[in-house]
Formats: sequence, structure tokens, C-alpha cells
Amino acid sequence: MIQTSDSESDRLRARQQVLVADDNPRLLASLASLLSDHGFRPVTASNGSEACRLLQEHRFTMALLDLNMPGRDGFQVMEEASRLQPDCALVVVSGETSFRAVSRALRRGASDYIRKPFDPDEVLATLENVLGKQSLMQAHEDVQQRLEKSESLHRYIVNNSPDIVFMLDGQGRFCFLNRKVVNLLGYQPADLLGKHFRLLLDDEEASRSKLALKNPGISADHPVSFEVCLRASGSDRATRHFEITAFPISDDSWRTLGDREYSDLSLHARYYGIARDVTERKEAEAFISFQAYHDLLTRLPNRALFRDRLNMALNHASRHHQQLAVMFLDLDRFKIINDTLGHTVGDRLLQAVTQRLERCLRKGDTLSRFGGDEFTLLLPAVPDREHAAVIANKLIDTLREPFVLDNQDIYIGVSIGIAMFPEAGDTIEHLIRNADLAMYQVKSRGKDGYCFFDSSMTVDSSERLTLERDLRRAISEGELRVHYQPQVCLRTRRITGLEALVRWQHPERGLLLPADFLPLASETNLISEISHQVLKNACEEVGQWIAAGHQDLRLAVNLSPVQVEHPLFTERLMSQLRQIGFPPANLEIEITENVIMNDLEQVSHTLRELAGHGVRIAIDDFGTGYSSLNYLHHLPIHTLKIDRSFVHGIRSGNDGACIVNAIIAMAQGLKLEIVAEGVETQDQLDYLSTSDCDLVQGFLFGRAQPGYRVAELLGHQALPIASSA
Ligand SMILES: Nc1nc2c(ncn2[C@@H]2O[C@H](COP(=O)(O)O[C@H]3[C@@H](O)[C@H](n4cnc5c(=O)[nH]c(N)nc54)O[C@@H]3COP(=O)(O)O)[C@@H](O)[C@H]2O)c(=O)[nH]1
Repeated sequence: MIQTSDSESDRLRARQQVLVADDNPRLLASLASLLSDHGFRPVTASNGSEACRLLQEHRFTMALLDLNMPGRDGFQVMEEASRLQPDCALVVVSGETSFRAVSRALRRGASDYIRKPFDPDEVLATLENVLGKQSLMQAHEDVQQRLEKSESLHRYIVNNSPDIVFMLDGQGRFCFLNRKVVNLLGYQPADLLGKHFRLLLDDEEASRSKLALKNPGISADHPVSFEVCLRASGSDRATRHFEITAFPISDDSWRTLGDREYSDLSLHARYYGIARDVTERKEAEAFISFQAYHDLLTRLPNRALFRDRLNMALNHASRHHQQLAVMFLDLDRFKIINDTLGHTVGDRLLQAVTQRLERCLRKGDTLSRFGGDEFTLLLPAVPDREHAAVIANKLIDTLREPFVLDNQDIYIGVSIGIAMFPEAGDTIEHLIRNADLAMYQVKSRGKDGYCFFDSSMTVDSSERLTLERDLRRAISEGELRVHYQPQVCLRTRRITGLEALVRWQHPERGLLLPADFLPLASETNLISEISHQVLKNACEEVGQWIAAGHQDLRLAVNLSPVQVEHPLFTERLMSQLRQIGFPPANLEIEITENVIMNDLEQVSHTLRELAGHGVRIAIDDFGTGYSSLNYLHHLPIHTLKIDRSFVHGIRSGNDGACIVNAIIAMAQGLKLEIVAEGVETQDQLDYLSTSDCDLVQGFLFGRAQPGYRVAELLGHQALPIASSA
């Protein structure tokens, strides 16, 4: 029985409203007065029906009910009370003392049974007892509710934690997991309970984690933290990165918990841990590191990573006495495509080029984007130069095929310089620089090919800088000169044309030949400006001689590949000629076969435009380049210039002569004019005179000379053989 102090008991009673129902008015009154005398608030009902009505209208802590009442008896009132007010304690006060009646009353929910005539003390004691029980039950219920609230609060906190919360038993099996494991890894907690944590890890990480947990230094105050990748459920879900913090559970940790579930846990759980998903941070870190070492457009390694790989490859190659190759690749015509078709197409082209190049490489080779349209390639295990040459050819061939972007065929080529370790250098800087130098050799020869570095290409870098600075000054200060080499008609021996050749009147070094500065001009893109100046000066000067009476005098000019490939070349040239007043029909432009083959489509278009304006087109160094004779049929070509190596062959043996004969025969068939270049001897001249060659050019008739000297020669009826030849 609950022990309460008097004052507390009074306080309790004061709150209690008690229903008293009896059909005996005297008994009813005496019960009511007993109750009110002892602090209760009795509400009386003289029959069962009234009691039921009161139950509907008021709340009661207790009901003292007679069993035998007219209308609705005590059992029916009990039923109604249980339905309407289940918390109301029912006490039967009845003269009916049969076992059947008592047990029936108790079955209906009566807390106690008082026999009539009642003893007031017994009634009061029974009421105290019932009240005590009620208060005990209430207290228990309160505790229960508080526990439930507290548990659901903790459950909420644990389940809504942003991290996976888990417990492991001594063997490493999961004995608790919160629901976060569903969102983050796709498992239901039940899928993992009882399973070893290695189920989520690869072997290496499982052993690492095991070791971390076994670390003797860990405790709740010093948990262990480590990062692992956890396998998500289902094959289509990727692995995610987690930071695990875990510590062993001491027996003290369970002292406050009594719940059955937790006591089960307390039996088994030996480790508590949280797993925080750090995938986003890891991915951001990986992206930042990728960005630092890769080019984002092509996703290729950048310069920094290339240098790193080259450094490792060099160490390995020198330890094992092996060779390696560094290639420097520069795309031909990329700038023009980028300028005319836009940067989006340019970007897509670079991506497509990357894919094709990668297809030619093996695992272990490193292709990197060096910047713009430049790539570097490291072949760490090439046995010899031939091997490197085979790969260079593969790369060249794969880029020769047109790229189809935006429904148009785009032709692009590549110039490749190759530096072999150790012969072309033994440091990262030397190998890259020398491959770059070799690449410029290819560019200056007409692009689209490869070239191995050799020491003759080395120009000291400070020397290069000085030369470049001087060359810029030469262009702006007018130090460039045009010299003319006569083209002589074999039949009349008169000058019919002049080839304009650039010279540089260097203030300190004297007159420089193109070989001294054109390669650097090509590298630095100054070549266009130089060719433009030469063309302008030559047209102005030769234009005066034409105007002075040499109406048929032809001016031949060399064009750089960059000029011819520019889509606005014809328009600009024609406007320049109009400004100067130079007749287009007196102009012949010289291009090599390689320039045509590099971009057959674009160059053909330009040549047709030029021919449409009356400009003549000559193929320079004919027979030495990469060509398909097919183009001769289709393009508006007027002149073939037989390369001087074949002309020199006339003297030294039959092969050269045969080639010269073959070229002349072919040119005749195609109705092209023939110019034999590099004629140095009388024998060569005699041979050519008997073989239907039209024009000759060479030291035999004179080297390229300044305009004032050439002007004197123009008046000659027949050009004499030069004394210096
Ligand atoms: N884009 C431009 N390129 C130009 C320009 N001027 C010249 N060039 C290119 O430089 C190449 C070399 O020119 P150069 O040193 O002037 O040599 C020319 C002649 O001097 C030389 N030649 C002529 N006759 C003989 C000979 O009997 N023997 C011999 N060993 N050499 C001789 O040949 C060069 C002319 O050849 P080609 O151009 O093939 O007709 C020059 O080839 C151009 O490519 C320029 O303004 N713009």
C-alpha cells in the first residue's frame, strides 16, 4: 500500500470526485457523508441509470457501486464505466456476497469488494488502498512515458544523424546500425546485422580497419579515426568514402540503460563507431588534384604531370641504359580553323585529335597537352629511332584523315619533332626544347611530317631571343631587302621572270640569307609579316619596271604555308595588288607540293580563286615533296619548277637526268611551263636546252641581286653567263 502523509492524503482526496450509486437512500446518504467527511467529493446516484448518466457528464476517480439496483444494475454500470472512463477505479459495495457475484464483479474490473452493511473504516481503508494503487500506477505510467519519450528522442537523434552509427561485437560483426545506412549505402540495417564489417570493405582496407580497432591505445576519450571506401549495396552503386571514428565500449557505458533491446546489445556490443560520408570532400579533393595535373578540355596530363612522368622515365632509362623518345607535336592549320570556325569547333577538334592520337599509343606512353594546339608525347621504352619513326608516322597518318565536325570535313595535319634520350639531351628541359626545335624544322619545310633533333638545330636560347628581338626590329625598321634572281628563257636567253628572295641587311652581321632567320620567323609567326613586306616591296619595284615597258616581266614570290592557308588570303592579296597597281597576270606565286597536300581542299579553293584573278601558280621544288600527281590534273597550275637536286643530277649521273626528262615530258603533256632551278654549269644548261625545258634559273645566270642591279640586266637582249657561276 502506498504510504502517504496526512496532508498529502488530504490533498489527493480533495481532488477526487467519487461516484456513489445505491438504491437505498439511507445507505447512499451515509456513504456520501462518510466520503465528504474525509475530504472526498461524492456525487450520488440513486439507481443504475442515473449513475450511467453521471458517468457521461463527469469525470470520476472512483465509483462505489451497489450491485442490485432497479433498472440498470451495478454490473451494467461497471460496463459503462469501463467503456467511458477506463481509469476510474470501481469498488463494489453490496449485500450480495456469493462467490459468483464477487468473482463476476472482479472480472468486470472491480478493484475491491465491500460487504454491506459496511464498516466505515473498511470503506475508508479500501478507498485509500485503491487510491494508493492508482497513484502507483500513475507514477509507473509517467516513468514509462518519460522512458518512451526519451527513447524515441534518442532513436530519432541516432536515426537522423547525418552519419552511420554502428556497433560491433567482439568478432567485428554488426550488432547495431542506424537507418542512415539505407540512404548512404543502400542496405537495410537487417541486411547487415550479424554480418562482419569486412563485407563492406576490400581485403586491404578490412585488414587496415581491423588493426585500427585492435590498437591498444584507443578508448572513448581517444577514439581511432581512419578513412575507408565502403561498398554500397547492388552492383550499380559506386563505392563511397567514409571517415570512421570508433572506440571500444566499456561495461560502465550500459549502466544507465535497462531496456531489453539495450541489455541484449550490452551483452554483445564491444565497439561503437560513426561513419561519416566524406565522398563529396574526397571527390572535390580528387578534382582539384586532377585539375592541377590535367588539361580539362582533353583530360590529358598537363605540362606539370608530363614533366613528372618524364623525370621518372629518365631515371629508369638511365639506370637500365635504355633509350626513350620525347615528341613535340604541333597541329598544322589549327589556328586558322579556330579563327574561322570558332572556338567551340576548335575545342571539339582538339578533343577528337586527342582521341585519335591516344588510339596510336600503348599503356605506359604519356600524351600531354602542352598548351594551345601543342602536345608532347613520352615513349618511355623505345628501342631505337626507327621505332619512334614508326609511331610518328602512325600519328601523322591518323590525323590526315578528315575530321567531321558540324557536318563538314576538317583537314588538319601535324608536325612532329623527336628528341631521343640520351643523344638529344639528358634532362627534361633539353629533351622538350630539342623536340620543339626539331618540330620547327618540320614546320619550316612545309609541315606535316616528323624530324629527329640533331645538334645543328641548336641555337643558344639567348641567341634566339636576341635574333627574335632583332627580327622584329628589322621588320619595323625596314631592314629587310628584296633580291631578285632572273628566270631566263632557254630559247631567247632573255629574262622573262624574276624570283623575289628576301634578305636581311643586319646592321652588325651584314647581309643575311633566309636560312639564317626564316626558321625562327616561322616559329614566331613573323613569317607572314615578312612575306607580306616582300610581296609589297617586290610588287612596287617590279611594277615600275613593268610600267616602264617590260609588260611581260613576271614576278615570282615565295609564300609561307600560313599565308596560303588563310581563308582571306586571296581577298587581301588582290586588294594589295589593286592598291599598288600591279597586274595580277604578271604575278606568279610559288608553293610546294606539301603545302597543297596539307590541306588539299582549302588550298585548292585558294588556288582556284587566284587563278580566277589571273595570278599564275608555280609548284616549287617539284619532285621532292609528298605528293599525289593527281592534283596536277585538277588544280590550276601553270608552272613546275624542277628542284635543283635533280638538275645537279644531270651532271653526276643518269638518274637525275632521267627524272628531269620524266618531269619535262609530264609537264609537256599537261601543258605546264617548266623552270629548271639551280642551273650552275654549262653542261646542265646544254642538256636542258636539248630537252624542251622552257626557263632556267641558277647561279650560271646570276645569284639573287638587289633591284638596281637587276634593272640594268633587264635591258640585255640575251643574258650573259655570270662570271661568278
Ligand atoms: N615565304 C618566303 N620564303 C622565302 C622568301 N625568300 C626566300 N624564301 C625561302 O627561302 C629559301 C632559300 O632562299 P635563298 O637562300 O634565297 O635561296 C634561293 C636561291 O639563292 C637558291 N639558288 C638559286 N640558284 C641556285 C643555284 O644555282 N645553286 C644553289 N645552290 N642555290 C641556288 O635557291 C633558292 C631559291 O629556290 P626556290 O625558292 O626553290 O626557287 C627559298 O627556297 C624560299 O623557300 C620569302 O620572301 N618568303
